[in-house]
Amino acid sequence: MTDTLDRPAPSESQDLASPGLVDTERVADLVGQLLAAIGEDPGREGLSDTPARVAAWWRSFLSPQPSATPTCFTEQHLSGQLVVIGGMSVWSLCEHHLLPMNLDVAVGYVPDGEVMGLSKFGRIAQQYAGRLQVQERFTRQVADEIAVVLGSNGVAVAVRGTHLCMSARGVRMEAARTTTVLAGGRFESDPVLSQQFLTLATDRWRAA
Ligand SMILES: Nc1nc2c(ncn2[C@@H]2O[C@H](COP(=O)(O)OP(=O)(O)OP(=O)(O)O)[C@@H](O)[C@H]2O)c(=O)[nH]1
Ligand SMILES: [Zn+2]
Repeated sequence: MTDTLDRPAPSESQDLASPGLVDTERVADLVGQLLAAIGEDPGREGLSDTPARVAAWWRSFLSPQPSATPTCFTEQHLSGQLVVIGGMSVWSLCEHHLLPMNLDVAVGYVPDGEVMGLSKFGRIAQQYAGRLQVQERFTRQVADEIAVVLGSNGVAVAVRGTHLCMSARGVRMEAARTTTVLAGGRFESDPVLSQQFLTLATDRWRAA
């Protein structure tokens, strides 16, 4: 799927799955209730600490990642060089089934006077993975954020998703993978650049 980046700056009001505060005590209590509702004894050995563990996991999963402030460096004379950062694997949670999805993210851009710190692409991906998601929204949010930081919509994002809701339950298609691609600016108008990005971004997916 290819989409274009003709969009305004990201708006948290459009972000339905923005992380909120986690009431860990309440979550633990509800997990205890869930265990009882599925016929388990929440007090038995092996389960007694489970509600607290699960609540701690929710808190950690939904906690904002440490400083996603993107560091950029001035770098002149790059001669239209394509930069592709791939293999950024993050875990998110499908908002329909509350099951994990693995999102393998690749980002491409052509620096114009400034380069962004490489790790910051991964931090932005982690930031948007740490919430209830759908893959298409995640793809757009990552692209939007990077475009805002770079001050340019010349950004391409490709995501390959493995959804447990599709492989471990439901249709049970273990090999199913979902690929989303969002390309803007130069990537939209230059088919050669776009193809170069896709070749590099999907390299490891073909090898897998
Ligand atoms: N577009 C999109 N769909 C998703 C994503 N994650 C899960 N889904 C889909 O969300 C849909 C929810 O469909 P429902 O019919 O309401 O739920 P369901 O009965 O559990 O559906 P099945 O998964 O087909 O058993 C399913 O088709 C999922 O595959 C995602 O990231 N993007
Ligand atoms: Zn799902």
